[in-house]
Amino acid sequence: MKGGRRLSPSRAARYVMKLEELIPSLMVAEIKGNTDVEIKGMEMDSRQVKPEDLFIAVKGFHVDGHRFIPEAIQRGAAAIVVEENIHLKEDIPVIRVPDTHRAMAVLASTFYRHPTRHLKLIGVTGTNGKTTVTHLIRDILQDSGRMTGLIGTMNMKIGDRVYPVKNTTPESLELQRGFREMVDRGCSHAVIEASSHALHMGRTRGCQFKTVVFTNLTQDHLDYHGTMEHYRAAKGLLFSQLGNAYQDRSEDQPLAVLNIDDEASSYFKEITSGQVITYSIKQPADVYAEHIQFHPGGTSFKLKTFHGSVDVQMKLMGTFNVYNVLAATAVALGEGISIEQIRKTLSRVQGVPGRFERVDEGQSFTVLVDYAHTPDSLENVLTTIREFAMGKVTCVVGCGGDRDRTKRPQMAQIAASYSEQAIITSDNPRTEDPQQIIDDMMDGVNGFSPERVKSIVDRTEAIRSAIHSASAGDVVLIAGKGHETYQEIDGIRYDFDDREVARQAILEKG
Ligand SMILES: CC(=O)N[C@H]1[C@@H](OP(=O)(O)OP(=O)(O)OC[C@H]2O[C@@H](n3ccc(=O)[nH]c3=O)[C@H](O)[C@@H]2O)O[C@H](CO)[C@@H](O)[C@@H]1O[C@H](C)C(=O)N[C@@H](C)C(=O)N[C@H](CCC(=O)O)C(=O)O
Ligand SMILES: Nc1ncnc2c1ncn2[C@@H]1O[C@H](COP(=O)(O)OP(=O)(O)OP(=O)(O)O)[C@@H](O)[C@H]1O
Ligand SMILES: N[C@H](CCC[C@H](N)C(=O)O)C(=O)O
Ligand SMILES: [Mg+2]
Repeated sequence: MKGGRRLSPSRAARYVMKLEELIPSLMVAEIKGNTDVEIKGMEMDSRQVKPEDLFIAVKGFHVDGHRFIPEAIQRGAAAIVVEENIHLKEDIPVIRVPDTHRAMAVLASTFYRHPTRHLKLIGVTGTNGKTTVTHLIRDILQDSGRMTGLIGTMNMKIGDRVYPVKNTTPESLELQRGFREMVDRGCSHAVIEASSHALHMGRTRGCQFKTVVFTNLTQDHLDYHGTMEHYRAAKGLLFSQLGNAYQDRSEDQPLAVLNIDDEASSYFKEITSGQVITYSIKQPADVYAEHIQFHPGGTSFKLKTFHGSVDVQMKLMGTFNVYNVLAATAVALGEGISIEQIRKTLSRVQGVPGRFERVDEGQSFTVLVDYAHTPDSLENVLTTIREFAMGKVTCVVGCGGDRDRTKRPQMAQIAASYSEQAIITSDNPRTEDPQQIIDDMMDGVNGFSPERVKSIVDRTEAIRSAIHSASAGDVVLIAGKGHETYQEIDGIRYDFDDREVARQAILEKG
């Protein structure tokens, strides 16, 4: 979020619509009051309401948005959308619908004049790799002259504008505002990360996807989804809904890009009506990689596609990044981009901040900061490091509070198994006791010696300890926070950047 404009798209060019024009898109239970009023904006947060806005009362995980209707009215809301029966003393139109959260997505798309009908919208889902793949797609599209907006974990980027986001896939209001600004600024394409939470909560309803992509499915977010089947089903919504309302764009065939080395792909293939493009490194596919070789400065491989083959040399490291490249290549080919153009972009890309990012102060050992925060990503990154590490590997890692507890012992176990030294520490404890999270992680490493695994609650101290014990040729991996610039404790985000803390420790060491 650092460096981003503290703005959100939308407000510069205010859109106006009559409430009665919005109603036909909804499943309405009851209408009270005069709907012949102008709506100048929409908000789900009473604190953001401006005069003549429509306030949508959403029941959240913590509070019920219906509680804030008086505040919204006091701030000048012109109308309210609710799912509860309410009685107001003010003479304000009230629309009651069965589910305000879901209705909001449809309202947002209608209010912003269905922007995704005027964009080629690409959605990427999967446990790991979404941010990387969306960036690769955007880079290829931009290099080939297609102006492309981007929305995901890092931020929302529209041309040279960068807006901060709170969620990987923002709420529908923010999404549709973003898409509207993309259309108004001349974007032909938009690429977004579609998180399982967002798909499940309906944040992406109202989006007309042209291409959807699956990276992989491994364990995460079981706190929210409960089981892997439910988690897969949430991701499946991206595929089963593909092509809905796309009939009027017959020149654009909806595409589903699937990693067939992951068994979940056969399920997604079954539930999608889109044209499937497959990618793989283990078997022949529409897009696949052969002769993968790792070098200290990157990876090379032969990229084979239905549009010919090309030799790729790139700076990105690891087999997992070859998968990411294949996914992006399949999307780009679907957009008619030449294989040579794709190769050119791949040869220049540096990678996304906080993903396998080196902290280099000229020291004799390697320090890497990586956003691996799932068992699978941690294993992938450590396996990649093992390919080139000349000395010992130290892994500093923690697990987030208020998130999937079952991944904690697994991540500690992976850290200990693939490194000479694992230092278990804190990563956004949120409302949990940091020591309790560490204890949960330590349950996974009972069989390892204290020399092999130790815990240091304070993340700064953990990083310093790893760096101070590193010698020439060693590798220190600091995992879990990547690009994040905060440590969240009890609802407060304190400044914290693994890269800065590591840099400081390297300089201290001298
Ligand atoms: C569990 C979850 O998804 N929560 C999301 C939810 O928050 P919430 O349900 O707690 O909201 P709440 O505080 O109860 O408020 C309910 C309603 O009252 C309104 N309100 C509240 C206070 C007030 O004074 N006035 C007012 O009107 C709120 O604006 C809201 O409309 O709605 C918020 C507003 O959109 C989201 O930012 C928030 O995401 C939180 C931050 C979150 O951590 N979500 C995670 C689980 C998530 O969605 N992650 C995925 C990515 C995962 C991955 O990358 O793998 C994501 O897409 O980000
Ligand atoms: N294709 C992949 N398969 C497995 N692990 C990957 C893959 N791509 C990246 N990773 C690992 O996962 C980490 C996160 O990558 P990335 O940010 O691209 O994923 P994401 O799906 O966007 O994550 P999030 O769910 O937090 O948004 C990387 O730092 C790397 O360790
Ligand atoms: N999108 C992921 C990011 C996790 C990053 C990690 N640093 C943590 O806080 O657990 C989530 O919200 O679960
Ligand atoms: Mg992401």
